[in-house]
Amino acid sequence: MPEKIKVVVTRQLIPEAQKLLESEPNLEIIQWHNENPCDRNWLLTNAPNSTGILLTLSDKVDTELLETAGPTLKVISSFSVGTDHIETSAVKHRNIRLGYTPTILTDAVADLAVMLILMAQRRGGEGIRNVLDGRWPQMPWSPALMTGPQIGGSVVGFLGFGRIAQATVKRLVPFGVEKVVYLTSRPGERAREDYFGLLRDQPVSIEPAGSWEEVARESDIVVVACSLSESTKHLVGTEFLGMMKKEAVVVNIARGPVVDTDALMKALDEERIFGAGLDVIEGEPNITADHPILRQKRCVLVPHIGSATFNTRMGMAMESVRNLLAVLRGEEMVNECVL
Ligand SMILES: O=CC(=O)O
Repeated sequence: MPEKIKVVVTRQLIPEAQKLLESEPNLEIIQWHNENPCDRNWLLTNAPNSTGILLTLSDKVDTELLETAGPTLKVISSFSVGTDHIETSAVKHRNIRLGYTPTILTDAVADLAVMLILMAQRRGGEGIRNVLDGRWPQMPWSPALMTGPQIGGSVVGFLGFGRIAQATVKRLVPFGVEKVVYLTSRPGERAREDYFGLLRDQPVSIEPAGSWEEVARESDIVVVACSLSESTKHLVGTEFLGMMKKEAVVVNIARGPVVDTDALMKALDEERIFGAGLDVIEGEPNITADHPILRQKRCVLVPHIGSATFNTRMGMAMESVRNLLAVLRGEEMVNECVL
């Protein structure tokens, strides 16, 4: 590696990853030493003449940033699986390599998908709120109290059928799901071999859907697991929600704007669907306590914590640093995004 290569890092990293980064003697590390997102102006001020930038999904990578960084920029390493914060065409145009962390968080996010399905079906948010608000004494056990649908026997529809969706299927099959349908823009994306081992004991049909309408109409549980693009923005909107079954739930573990929040609130108000479980929402993180979604008792919202397990976040941090260093050293990245 030539002398003192400038890299910009937009977050304080966990100690192990920080140590790995600092172990490279030829780096001039310019870092935002804070757990919270870095200031855009700070990034723009520090980007010029950098060779690498390690950033998170809170940092927009657009033409402005790339032009400000200038022709020295060789690598962007994103601490994320999603790349919708990155203008990939502009990155490709400049021959900048892009690293990301698509595999390491699969299990953690799939776990959270199951949690949100259960919370939405079993009215977890509503139940906790009833207890916290002191309403339990007025609602003693009764046969129909807080009843809801269950996973066993249901049809699960996936919008997107990548690693996380498939890991979610793996978790749901033992609950006794009847059928899985999925919509994917990648024709090669289909249930992988290891599922067949699982399915030998418990046959479940896993088939591509012909259209989003089919996913909406057939599913008891809709799991949003696709990336955000022009074609998926508001895919779950008025029309989609209008076609869903009255006892169905929708869970979003992907990106907020795939679900139209206004349409979702209307569907919940009109009891057109049973409930929702959201890890992500349009406009996050600026969801304040007066946001109308929080008045929806059948909607559970958590603050984008899909990958938030100790091991996963540790792995993502290490991989982001490894991806960054790999390009600087002329080695292969752990995970390079094909642009
Ligand atoms: O949403 C999380 C990620 O993209 O890593």
